[in-house]
Amino acid sequence: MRVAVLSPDLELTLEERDRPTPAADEVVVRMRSIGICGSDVHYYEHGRIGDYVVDSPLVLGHESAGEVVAVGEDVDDARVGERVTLEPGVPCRRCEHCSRGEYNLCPDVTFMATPPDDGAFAEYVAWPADFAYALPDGVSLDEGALVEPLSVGIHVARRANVGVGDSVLVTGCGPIGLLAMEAVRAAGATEVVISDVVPEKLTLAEERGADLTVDVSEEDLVAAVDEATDGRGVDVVIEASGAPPAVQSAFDAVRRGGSVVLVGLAPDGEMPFDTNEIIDNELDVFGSFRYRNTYPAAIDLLADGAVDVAGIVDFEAGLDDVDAAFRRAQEPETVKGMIRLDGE
Ligand SMILES: NC(=O)C1=CN([C@@H]2O[C@H](COP(=O)(O)OP(=O)(O)OC[C@H]3O[C@@H](n4cnc5c(N)ncnc54)[C@H](O)[C@@H]3O)[C@@H](O)[C@H]2O)C=CC1
Ligand SMILES: CC(=O)[C@H](N)C(=O)O
Repeated sequence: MRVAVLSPDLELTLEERDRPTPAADEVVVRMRSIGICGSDVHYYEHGRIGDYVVDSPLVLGHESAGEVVAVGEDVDDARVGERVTLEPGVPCRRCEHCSRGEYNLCPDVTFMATPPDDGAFAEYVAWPADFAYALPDGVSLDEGALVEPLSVGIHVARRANVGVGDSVLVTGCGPIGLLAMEAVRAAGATEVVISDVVPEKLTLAEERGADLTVDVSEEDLVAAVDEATDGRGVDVVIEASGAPPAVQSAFDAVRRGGSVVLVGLAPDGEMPFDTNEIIDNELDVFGSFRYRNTYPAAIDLLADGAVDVAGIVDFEAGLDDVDAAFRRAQEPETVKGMIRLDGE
């Protein structure tokens, strides 16, 4: 089978590898749709994210969906032919965090496309059957792949306890910001402000229902939020850009007693902000790391038509064109590229 492999010298090429066979508790999935995530692009460009270094060949991709073509001996044969999305982080199932149900914090997680764990840009992937979720008929394989970033958004909305009638500011119109917007709408938020520095992305956010968009390269975000909320501030801010200036504005734009969720990762891990502001205004500040127990909810929301994920995809490419697709994904206007293995 063909697999797209990133080498330590950052060449992304197709290789022939043996097709996987399933372990007893696994399914083998013929991949159909695989999204290109910002973290894939980061590895492609820099060969590392923090302490995770591409020091041996790595298969990228962790937003994936396809069809089950084989099952291990402990898995029901009836699953062959099922359309599935793969949850990319499989925890150890034994540690304190796994026992508490907060399995996204498991220190021994195997996470696709995070060195040294291979990901999904391959024709076939073997994966634990309970981390392969069936997709209902009305949910496409592209949507199935995008359950992953939607899950990040759902976890953010849950962390901040977003509720009916809340006003929310999202900083950053990348896939995470846009899908966090979907998740908070589904949770009942009635007013969503979103910011970015790329006009095309703000236009997309407006088309997708943002009540107010703010180009922070031209406008003062806090002043815009003040004006929109009569000086009160928003109930919740979701920082989804990873840009240090956006973090301070998150604390300035939230109302007294409101919540700030940090999901964007700072390039160097440093985010300066005024801690007195958190104390004086009694803010709740949450970190949000990946997700847990979100796949069933995300699939239900998609099946109900309650969220739109497919609309963030701006181009598709075949596996043969994966390198060109990654180069296109680097352009600032690109939100999401999708690798499709249909008919190949
Ligand atoms: N905590 C977690 O579990 C996860 C965190 N992330 C992180 O979340 C962030 C967002 O991810 P993606 O949407 O994939 O990234 P992205 O790079 O596609 O989107 C970030 C957006 O922020 C915009 N931006 C830049 N400066 C800004 C500013 N000052 N104010 C507002 N927007 C600004 C960019 O133009 C871009 O549209 C990244 O830092 C990523 O590493 C991503 C996935 C999971
Ligand atoms: C940080 C990322 O972008 C990635 N999705 C991950 O969860 O590691």
